[in-house]
Amino acid sequence: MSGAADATATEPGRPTAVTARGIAKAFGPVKALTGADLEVGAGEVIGLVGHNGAGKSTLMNLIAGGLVRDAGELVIAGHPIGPDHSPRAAQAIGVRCVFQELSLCPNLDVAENTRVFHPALSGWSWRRRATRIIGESLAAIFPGHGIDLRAKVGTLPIAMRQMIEVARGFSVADDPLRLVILDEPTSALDERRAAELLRHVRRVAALGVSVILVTHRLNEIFEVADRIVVMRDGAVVAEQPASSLTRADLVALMGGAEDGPAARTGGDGAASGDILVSLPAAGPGAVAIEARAGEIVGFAGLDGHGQREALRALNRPGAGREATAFVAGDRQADGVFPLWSIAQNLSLCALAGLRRGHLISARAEAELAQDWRRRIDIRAADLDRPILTLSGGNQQKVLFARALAAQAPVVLLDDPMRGVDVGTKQEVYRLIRAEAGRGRSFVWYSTELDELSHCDRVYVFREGRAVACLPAAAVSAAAIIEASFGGGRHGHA
Ligand SMILES: Nc1ncnc2c1ncn2[C@@H]1O[C@H](COP(=O)(O)OP(=O)(O)OP(=O)(O)O)[C@@H](O)[C@H]1O
Repeated sequence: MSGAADATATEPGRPTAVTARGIAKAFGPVKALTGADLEVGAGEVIGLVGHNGAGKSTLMNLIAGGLVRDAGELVIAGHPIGPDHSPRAAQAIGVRCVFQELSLCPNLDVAENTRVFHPALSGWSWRRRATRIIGESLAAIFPGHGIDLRAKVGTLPIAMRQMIEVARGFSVADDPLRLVILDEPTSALDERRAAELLRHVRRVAALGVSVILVTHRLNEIFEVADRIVVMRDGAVVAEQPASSLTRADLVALMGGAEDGPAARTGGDGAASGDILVSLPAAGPGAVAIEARAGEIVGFAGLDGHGQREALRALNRPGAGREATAFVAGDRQADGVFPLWSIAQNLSLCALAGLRRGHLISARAEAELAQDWRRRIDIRAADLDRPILTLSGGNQQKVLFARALAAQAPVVLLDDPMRGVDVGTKQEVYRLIRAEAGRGRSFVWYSTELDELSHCDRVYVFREGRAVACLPAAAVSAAAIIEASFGGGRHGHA
């Protein structure tokens, strides 16, 4: 796939970026890693895949110094790694990590977040240097990013925060840059920004920097990886050159199977239920939004063009006729109650149905949680443990279950598949179709074009408003891109 990377990866005498042998790690009763092996050459791009809870983030955390292994050998860039490994030590030998759960400090601005990351940025001119370093990195990866570097990070939308996190990971002050670990780096980015990042990965690989890309977006793996490594239940179960695998091979290696093209529930004017959702046109050139009982409608377009605001305008939590349930894509900010257990997080919106007299029945709550654990395969040792003990994708499944377990007739989905593995996605698509078949309406914002094929109708957003309504048969990448850019009149490229 990339001659430059292949050449550097095998260069004699040059240490591998990572050699890991027999790595084991347990969290109490949960064996997250049971003897994982991994080798990453210099300048090599590895695509790391596996089901939710397979152990990918744990292995990456061990390399990045966030965790200490229980057993096994680890060598990074020629340095044997002992029990005193730490994030700072990892950074000093050239390891950077961009995690799925964003790590920026929300009450600091972009330059201050850069300084926290690079201790070398000290002294009277640190702010100027930090602004330059992060500004250059952002511009190199995401041209025309539009991010105000003086903004407090917490005030920025999730896509911009993800872009800053990525740019910070690739930025260089004094420490070397040898290995960048990207854990679901595009999950909040639209297709254009995701493609820019993948191009950057190939550019740095050609310069000898190694990259491990962890993602459930398999097309990205095929686009960028030299070699694909598959994890299952805490171990590496396969590794092959990307060019020797098909998508179906990969899904099978991960232990799953994908459906063919989505069987649509409607899209032929079939839905004749009541209108459950409506939003008037937001000005000239805009279209009104509506969804009937039984319909799945999609929101599309470049990220940050008003889709989330429209979802918020439709959100009416409560128990009334028009009540809505909401699945947040930004689970840290909007979704997960970190101090609560998995079962409590899941049952939150279904409490009315769990009441026995004046009290919530703990048994009914536990049964509800067990039922959903089975239905969407939430991988947890014990549902009474804190939600943060789950892997990222499994936390997202809990948010899904929370919304579907609620009785609300309208379910709003804000790019909800972040970090969910391919097998579970199929299960969730089936559940959405089944629930729509029972008369619920879904309004689904997605940054993944493939997902929009599950919708009866797709509204494309541009500059804060829905500007086009595509019936199911007209939904295609080309039609969405055309509407997103106003027929090519807007030069966003
Ligand atoms: N801090 C923790 N405490 C307890 N269990 C944990 C902790 N971190 C991870 N685990 C468990 O370790 C296992 C592996 O999790 P890990 O996050 O490595 O999976 P993953 O492959 O990255 O999954 P995903 O694709 O969902 O991100 C899971 O069963 C998870 O619940």
